Amino acid sequence: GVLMACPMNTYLEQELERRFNLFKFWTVSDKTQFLKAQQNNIRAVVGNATAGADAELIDALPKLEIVSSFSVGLDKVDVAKCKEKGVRVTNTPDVLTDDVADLAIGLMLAVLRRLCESDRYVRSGKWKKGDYKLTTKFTGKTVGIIGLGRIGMAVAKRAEAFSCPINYYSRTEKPNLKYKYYPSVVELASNCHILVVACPLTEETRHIINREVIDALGPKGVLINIGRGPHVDERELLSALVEGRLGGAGLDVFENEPHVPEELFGLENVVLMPHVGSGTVETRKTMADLVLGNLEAHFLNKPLLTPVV
Ligand SMILES: O=C(O)C(=O)[C@@H](O)[C@H](O)[C@H](O)CO
Repeated sequence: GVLMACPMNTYLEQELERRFNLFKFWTVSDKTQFLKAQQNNIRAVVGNATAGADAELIDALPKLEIVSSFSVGLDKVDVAKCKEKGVRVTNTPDVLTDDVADLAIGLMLAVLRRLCESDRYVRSGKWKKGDYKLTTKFTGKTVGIIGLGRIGMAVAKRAEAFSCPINYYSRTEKPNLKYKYYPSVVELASNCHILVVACPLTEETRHIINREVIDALGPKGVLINIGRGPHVDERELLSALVEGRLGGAGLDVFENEPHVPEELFGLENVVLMPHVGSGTVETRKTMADLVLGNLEAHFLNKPLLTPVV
């Protein structure tokens, strides 16, 4: 049997139902009783960025063989526990890189050129009463990227097309890279106009965007988060935006999704997205096929398509 942790994609759900004995965890009222009853039947878990397989679930499933995540980010999967118990783990890298990087650029343009606000201005009919205020040029602005992995590199490549100098921070300096490396996030923030969070969420990167980093970015600076909500200390972000200590923010992820601090709703220099970085029809289908392909390969004892463990 396959346990699906939460609703995530209709096509994936239908295909899992067609191919496997599917259990939909969100439909189960007494989860403890369910896990006890089905502990010998569930060999796979399908999760995503919202719900995955934590240590408690893994321990409750003695027959678990594989966790196949409908996501590139694995912060909802206890990967170390899986390793320990010989449980395989797969994710969906590469197929969503373009979409997430596209959205990052879209958020930069939307914040600096006030796209959403201008659209609202025209729809409100106010244009008839007078021209709209000037906005901020994007081309040529210095972009600082935290995490120069697949998505970070894709953002850099796109921003270069806008003549943006690229600076970055990552755990180690990347050899023979033309981008300027900064050994700390604070130094990176004080040397860029736009700071992009594009690294995995770990204990090390939780609240990597704190008050010190936000103040280093400054009243003209813009924060773009296409990583995970807990990368940013949301309270600090909010007070900085309200007090004008930060110039703007483009956010696709939040600390307690789908709950977003209402104070953000009144801020015109903020653009808010409902965690849609990979949210295109094309990419979600490809992600689903990767999840299915990994499960099929596993149960046929063939090499996994995108193994992490
Ligand atoms: O891949 C990730 O890490 C994501 O955050 C997204 O692609 C989600 O998985 C997506 O929201 C699917 O539910």
